[in-house]
Amino acid sequence: MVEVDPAFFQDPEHRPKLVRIEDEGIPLIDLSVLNQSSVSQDDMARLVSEIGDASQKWGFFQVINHGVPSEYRERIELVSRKFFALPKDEKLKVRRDEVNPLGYYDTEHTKNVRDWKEVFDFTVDNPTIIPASPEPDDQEIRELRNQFPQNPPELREVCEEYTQEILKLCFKILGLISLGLGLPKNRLDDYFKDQTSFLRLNHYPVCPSPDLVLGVSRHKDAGALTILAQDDVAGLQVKRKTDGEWILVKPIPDAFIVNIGDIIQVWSNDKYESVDHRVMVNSDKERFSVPFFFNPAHYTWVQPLEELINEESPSKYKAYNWGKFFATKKHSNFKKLNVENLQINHFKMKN
Ligand SMILES: O=C(O)CCC(=O)C(=O)O
Ligand SMILES: [Fe+2]
Repeated sequence: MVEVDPAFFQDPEHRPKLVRIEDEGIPLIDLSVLNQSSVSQDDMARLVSEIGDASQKWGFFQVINHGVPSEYRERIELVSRKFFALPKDEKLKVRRDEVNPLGYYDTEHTKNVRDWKEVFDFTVDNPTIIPASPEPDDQEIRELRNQFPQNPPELREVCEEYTQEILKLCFKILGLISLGLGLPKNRLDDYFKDQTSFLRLNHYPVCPSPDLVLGVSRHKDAGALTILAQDDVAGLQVKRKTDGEWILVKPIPDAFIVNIGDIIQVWSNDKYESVDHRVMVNSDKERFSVPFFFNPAHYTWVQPLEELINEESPSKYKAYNWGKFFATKKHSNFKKLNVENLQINHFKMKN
């Protein structure tokens, strides 16, 4: 058997149990009313409350009849398989490095343990503007540029087309979330004008020690929303809020998994929660997934929305700069560090 590098080993308390718990609990939400030419107020109110309840109870839900044509998804899943099947040398031609955090990468660390996966990242806006450094006083900015591989030749176009479709879905869900918070549907849209959103292709190879390692260690997504396509191999687990148990998210053909990220948790002043999740790997099956991280402009100051703050419900967070937060995260997951990673609870008010 192949020896697994101990850099991948989880501490005993974080190792996955190989007995997997399935739960019907992660809500499945049908978005078909949004595809109709006119929606009744009742139907809209029902949908808004379903999304609101799921965002409160789970921080996760799946959506069907979401309006993203299935061809786009089939094409990206196929091109992702083709890319990761290439020889390592070929993939390394578009390798991420200390300077450019976009491209191919197989050494990501989450919570300072190496993930059993390889990824390919690119941003929606090309270039994407972010701060030049995580230092709070450094005002300099820089441009991130995508590096697409020559092979497979269709990868760029397939990825860009898919992303445009997913963006439409992001704005639909953002609108529903906004309505659920009692705000106008387009209240949050402007934050995404100069977005720092990016798409990731994930490949979790077969692993000889699925009991010791994780594809991605437990973490919360730092952005606003994540929209994930997973293949038919289960692996994503969500930490159930009621008891902290890890629950497997069942693959449903053509459904997208949506989760609330840290930014919506802060905007909603903790009404909605960004929940811990992680990815298990298998000894006999590889797995592919495609998350889209919907992130605002780098200059966004993230803080509870002023409409939601009053004397009874005071702000629970100090404002933080998204670009600096993002730059710090991008910097720290490149290598193993001996300090805790930056988290939103570092901006929590001490009452
Ligand atoms: O592959 C998955 O199912 C989830 C991946 C994930 O949570 C992430 O990349 O942030
Ligand atoms: Fe995640």
